[in-house]
Amino acid sequence: MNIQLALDRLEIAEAIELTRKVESSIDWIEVGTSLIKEFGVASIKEMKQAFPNKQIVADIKTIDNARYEFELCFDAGADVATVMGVSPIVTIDACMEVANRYQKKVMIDLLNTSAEQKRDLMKYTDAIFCEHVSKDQQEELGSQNHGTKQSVFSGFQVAAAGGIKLESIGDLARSLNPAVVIIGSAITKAENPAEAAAQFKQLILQSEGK
Ligand SMILES: O=C([C@H](O)CO)[C@H](O)[C@H](O)COP(=O)(O)O
Repeated sequence: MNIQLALDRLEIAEAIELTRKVESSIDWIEVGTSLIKEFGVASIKEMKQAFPNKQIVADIKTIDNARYEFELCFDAGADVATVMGVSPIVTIDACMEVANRYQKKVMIDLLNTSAEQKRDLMKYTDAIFCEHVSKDQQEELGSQNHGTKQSVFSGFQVAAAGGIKLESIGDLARSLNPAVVIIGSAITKAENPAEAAAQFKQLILQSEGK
């Protein structure tokens, strides 16, 4: 399992400073939707410049105007960009085309995606499918992603996101077994982010028998 550090609701300089503290324990860096909305693609550019050897995920959550948005992300240095699974198929086709042209990757966020649409998404065998419990579901409903529900994408590259805590890792490993585990607040809001990230890393290695 790769750890994707989700950076949200921070200034770019704060995001860089925080990432430096946890750099050795994390694998991928997510420039969160909130950073892209507040600071634009400059946030992607600055993170890639600061961490040229890390995979940078632009969590742009595209739902329309895919060619424009994905080209913006990849031109700014993103290695992966996200599109909502509920988008029209023509939008996701455009994301895949742009990603193939740039030799980058697409992450499809499955938030609120119907079972029928999920079946249609299965043609994107190169994509990463993200099982996501949203911030509003976390804050308003008290939900978290424990990976307990079975994903129809279990044979694909899967990511998991949404309120993931140290206690969630065991269940996640046993159920979804995601290739990428996306962790935001449990690291960024921890009293000691470096220690929190190291604990996640250790637990994940343990769950993989390493
Ligand atoms: O995608 C995210 C969310 O929609 C806010 O933009 C976060 O990256 C994801 O939820 C991970 O953050 P935490 O839930 O704080 O772990």
